[in-house]
Amino acid sequence: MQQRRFAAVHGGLWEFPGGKVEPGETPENAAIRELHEELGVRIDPSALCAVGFASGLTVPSQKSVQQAKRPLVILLYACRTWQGVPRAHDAEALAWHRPDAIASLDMPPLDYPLAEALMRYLGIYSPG
Ligand SMILES: Nc1nc2c([nH]c(=O)n2[C@H]2C[C@H](O)[C@@H](COP(=O)(O)OP(=O)(O)OP(=O)(O)O)O2)c(=O)[nH]1
Repeated sequence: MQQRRFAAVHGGLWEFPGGKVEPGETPENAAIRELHEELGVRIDPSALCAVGFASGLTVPSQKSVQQAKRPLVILLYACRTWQGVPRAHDAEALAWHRPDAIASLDMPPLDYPLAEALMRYLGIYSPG
């Protein structure tokens, strides 16, 4: 998990690493690019497995409170192999957690259903 920059929207909260899909990109290519930019790791597209998604509305930043909430869909992929050692290039910190401990972190709202989707994907029972 990575801790968002304190100055960013949802600053200090923990999230699954990733980011926005750019024009012309597939979601998988976006994930590979973002994990290279944010963590410095190289991932082969065949290593990505779709886990699930979460959807909701964006939370406007402090600077633009009058900005309308926008629909947001976040896709979660699992990846068991990569090259390189993950480093926090774009975050306050990185931390490894057991899957069943992720839901106890302070996270932006949509990362909670993503954590549940990860538990289902891994076949781990999650009460509630
Ligand atoms: N992970 C996560 N992000 C959320 C949630 N709700 C919400 O509005 N967001 C926003 C925060 C970010 O603007 C965006 C996530 O994309 P990102 O990680 O590339 O965004 P960022 O702020 O780090 O970088 P950027 O906008 O400057 O490109 O989605 C949520 O529940 N979980």
